[in-house]
Amino acid sequence: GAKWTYTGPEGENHWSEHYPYCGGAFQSPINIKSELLRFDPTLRPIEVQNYNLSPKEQLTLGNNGHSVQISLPSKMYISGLPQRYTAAQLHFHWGSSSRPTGSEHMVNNKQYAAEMHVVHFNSDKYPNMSMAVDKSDGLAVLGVLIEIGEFNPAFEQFLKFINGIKYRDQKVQVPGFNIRALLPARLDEYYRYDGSLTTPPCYPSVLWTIFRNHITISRKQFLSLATALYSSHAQDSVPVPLNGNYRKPQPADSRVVLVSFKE
Ligand SMILES: NS(=O)(=O)c1c(F)c(F)c(S(=O)(=O)CCO)c(N[C@H]2CCCc3ccccc32)c1F
Ligand SMILES: [Zn+2]
Repeated sequence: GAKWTYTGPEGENHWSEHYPYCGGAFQSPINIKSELLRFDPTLRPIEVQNYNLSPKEQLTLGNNGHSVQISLPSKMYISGLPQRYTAAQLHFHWGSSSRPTGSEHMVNNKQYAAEMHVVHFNSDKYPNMSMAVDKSDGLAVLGVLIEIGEFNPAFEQFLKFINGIKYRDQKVQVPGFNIRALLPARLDEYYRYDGSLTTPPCYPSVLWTIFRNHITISRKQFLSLATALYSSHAQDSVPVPLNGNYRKPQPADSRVVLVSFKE
């Protein structure tokens, strides 16, 4: 689609000029505030299947100009939701070296250093992402909040290749690894709400699951993510750093955020 950015004349306040849904309802991310929460005892633990990938398997690590993404094999899926959601890709949102706060979702006004999204589509109803992406029951995204702290060995499994994808549209193959190790220990404690893609075209098609517990990466790992990449092509005369790639929180309106835990 047309180019869009996070700041400037094509920044998020202008997205709705070309992508009308971005100015619509049910937008993401949101600031998950206590007054929006309602405990729901029917919310089952998230179960991920086939997330433990063999190193014999190759994954495509890419810089798409908006984020760093890993394409995921279709044998990976989420069970425990009313329908099966098959994995498509995972990507990240982060701040910058000077502002290490770049998560999209906030919890009671707290913004984390970064956020990971594992994007899945409803494969019981739709043949692929493209057919699912604009349907109200099309997508399920797992969100993981990321803090700076302990070194994260799982994160290193792809981070060590990041200098091979410094520029837009660069891709490298990386050995498979256990994607489950990128998630927090507890998959039974999470926030759940109906929202949207957080980038254009902003379709209100996402069942969001944001885990209660964050993961950590080291400061060095964060700086590597926040300073290694450019949103511009290698041949462009002016290199544009890729950081601060997070949308600000959107109005919750009358939405309730369900929680799977009591306190
Ligand atoms: N935060 S978010 O809403 O989860 C989210 C992003 F922030 C994000 F940058 C991406 S992107 O990296 O593809 C760059 C811009 O679309 C996606 N892609 C999704 C939706 C678009 C179509 C598509 C097709 C195949 C695989 C994934 C996706 C995205 F879903
Ligand atoms: Zn995302």
